[in-house]
Amino acid sequence: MPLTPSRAPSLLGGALIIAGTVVGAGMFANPTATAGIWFGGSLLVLAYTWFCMLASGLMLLEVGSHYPAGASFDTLVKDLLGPVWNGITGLAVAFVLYVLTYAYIFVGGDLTAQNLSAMGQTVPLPVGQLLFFTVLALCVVWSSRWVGRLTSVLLGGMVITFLLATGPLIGSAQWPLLLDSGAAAGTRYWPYVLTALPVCLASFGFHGNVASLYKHYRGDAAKVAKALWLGTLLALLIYVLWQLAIQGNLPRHAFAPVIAADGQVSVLIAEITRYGGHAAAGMGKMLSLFAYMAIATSFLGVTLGLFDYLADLCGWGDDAAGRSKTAALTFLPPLLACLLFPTGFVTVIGYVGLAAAVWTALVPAMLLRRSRQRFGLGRYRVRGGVTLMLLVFSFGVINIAAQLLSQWGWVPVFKG
Ligand SMILES: N[C@@H](Cc1ccccc1)C(=O)O
Repeated sequence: MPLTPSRAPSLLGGALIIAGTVVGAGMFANPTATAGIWFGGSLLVLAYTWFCMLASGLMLLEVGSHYPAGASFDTLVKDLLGPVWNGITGLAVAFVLYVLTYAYIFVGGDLTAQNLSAMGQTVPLPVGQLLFFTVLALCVVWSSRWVGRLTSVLLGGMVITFLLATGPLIGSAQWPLLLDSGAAAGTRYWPYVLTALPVCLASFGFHGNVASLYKHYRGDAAKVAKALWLGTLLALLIYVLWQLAIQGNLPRHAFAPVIAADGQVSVLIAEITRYGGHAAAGMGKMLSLFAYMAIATSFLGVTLGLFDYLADLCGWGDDAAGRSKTAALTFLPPLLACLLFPTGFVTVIGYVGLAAAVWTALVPAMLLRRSRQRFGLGRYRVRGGVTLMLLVFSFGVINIAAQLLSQWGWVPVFKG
């Protein structure tokens, strides 16, 4: 069984692993979460989030480059920040990755069951979930090279279905809607920025994969950095086009039913079909196909991160016995939870943003500070110094505060 690639993987392959993890179910929440601040505001929030999330990924890379390839959060945080932060980080990482895996199996399994049923065979939900799960889990256990391959195929499919689904909508997007020029005088947008932030943060998460990618590229940090830039930029482009397609056709006030349904994708598609007219015809099927592939690629990326994290945490080796144990701990808890306690994705994405802010923003900034104190500048280094560390750290604090304030009902919520 080939456990590691025999030759150095390509830059594009790594960029696609990152883009595949970033672009996932979180993307489907963005247009709804940014309805309050609307199009212009959403571009600023997306750009800010992209920049901070890329910077924190590069920070993790620099810190990791002082350690043996494959060392993930547990090793780095324990060594540089001590046991308390290691405990907090461990809980936050495990929480986000497990909850995401759970949500992906749920939604991906649902789509598998639906697609198979549409072909004439009635397939119950648990069977769909098991099918979706088994195929993808085997790829992760087998080797990260398979994840790269399958992700490339799925990403190709995503690009095609995304363009087919959103192309006509982007063509029919209207400036007056994007600029909300029909709004009543005195309409306010900025009060809603806080509710948008954590959702966008979740939609840009990929940080469990930095250590895997570093190992994948056999310690070539400069190449990993390029893959992070390329992968996250591709995701940013997709998100901007997505905002254009949705908010350019669906007026701001028409988001009311979507928001009332907690951003459920089917309701979003139904509303866009109502308003988008000709351009939206036939978009539903294409969009569900796109969603399916987006969720599959996120599943691969996220569980690969979780797999390596758990292997590092438990000190289990890369042999067949070690990989089987790691696989059981990675996949069985979310699969069982999914089969026993099914709920939706939208309910959990808010919690994902809150917990993710800890280890995708706060911890990378703190790690870099300690690592520079201890090791000085590495062979690979992030530019930006203390300013960048402060920017990323405050980004994390703002996101955590935003999510808590929204949950406590202390910030205004846009209802359409
Ligand atoms: N970006 C992923 C979610 C994610 C969050 C944090 C880390 C990894 C992945 C999505 O949209 O589905």
